[in-house]
Amino acid sequence: MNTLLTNVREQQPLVLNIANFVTMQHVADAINVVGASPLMTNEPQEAAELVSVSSAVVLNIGTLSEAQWPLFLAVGQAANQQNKPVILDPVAVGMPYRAQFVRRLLEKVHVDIIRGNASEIAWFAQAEVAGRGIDTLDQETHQQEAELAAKNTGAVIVQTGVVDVITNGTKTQTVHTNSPLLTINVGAGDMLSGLIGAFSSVTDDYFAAGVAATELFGEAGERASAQVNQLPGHFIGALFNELYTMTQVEVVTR
Ligand SMILES: Nc1ncnc2c1ncn2[C@@H]1O[C@H](COP(=O)(O)OP(=O)(O)OP(=O)(O)O)[C@@H](O)[C@H]1O
Ligand SMILES: Cc1ncsc1CCO
Ligand SMILES: [Mg+2]
Repeated sequence: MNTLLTNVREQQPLVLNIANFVTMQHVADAINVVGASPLMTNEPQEAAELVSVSSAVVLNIGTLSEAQWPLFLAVGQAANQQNKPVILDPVAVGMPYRAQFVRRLLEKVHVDIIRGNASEIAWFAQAEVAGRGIDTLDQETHQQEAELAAKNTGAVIVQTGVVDVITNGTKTQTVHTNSPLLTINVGAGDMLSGLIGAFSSVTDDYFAAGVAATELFGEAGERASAQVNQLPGHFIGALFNELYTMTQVEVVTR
């Protein structure tokens, strides 16, 4: 069966990342074990040449600094010029400095997919969902905010939480997973954003890419949690094993 996951494994697309320095290694590993190929950059001068060999770019603002503004701009604009999908992970975008950074970025760069938790996604809908730092404090599903965020930005929104919501503003799909360890693990969201980069590399349908990556990651998280008796210590290793061995057929038929 030809699925987006088999396409990723066959094509091994290069996913270019501006990563945060907390979870960078986990993001690179997640992209690699699923069958794509990660590359991280921190140099604006090489943006165009790296984008040219990449199939998607992931912009993660987790540990941004003003010094990185030229980097975000160069990578984002090169991707737009070269018709490569741009995925934004707006870590803690509710904080004022990050908010104005992202506002500036969206004026200059078209973003195709935004992946964040409910608190982060609410910011794009001019709404408030309680959050603190990298975390949401509200476990409810906020589908309306996700749909409004999609309409406001023109991007596909992947809002993660107990229920993941994927929407382009008119079409919406939810993914239910039962893996609390995913949210306990710092960087699960960042890893998922990287995987969405891999999946959007092999299709022009960014809604489908968001759904497929989110389903795979949720199912891998559930299986990994069961293997480690719902304890966090060995979770990442189990998660990588699942991402490495699972097939999309297992995901869609579960
Ligand atoms: N309460 C929850 N129960 C189960 N799974 C969850 C819960 N919250 C989030 N998840 C899952 O965890 C993964 C990461 O989503 P989350 O919303 O925690 O991202 P995030 O806040 O950006 O995380 P991080 O900043 O640590 O990368 C997703 O696959 C999501 O489905
Ligand atoms: C903890 C933390 N601080 C900035 S980025 C990050 C990782 C989660 O995105
Ligand atoms: Mg996050």
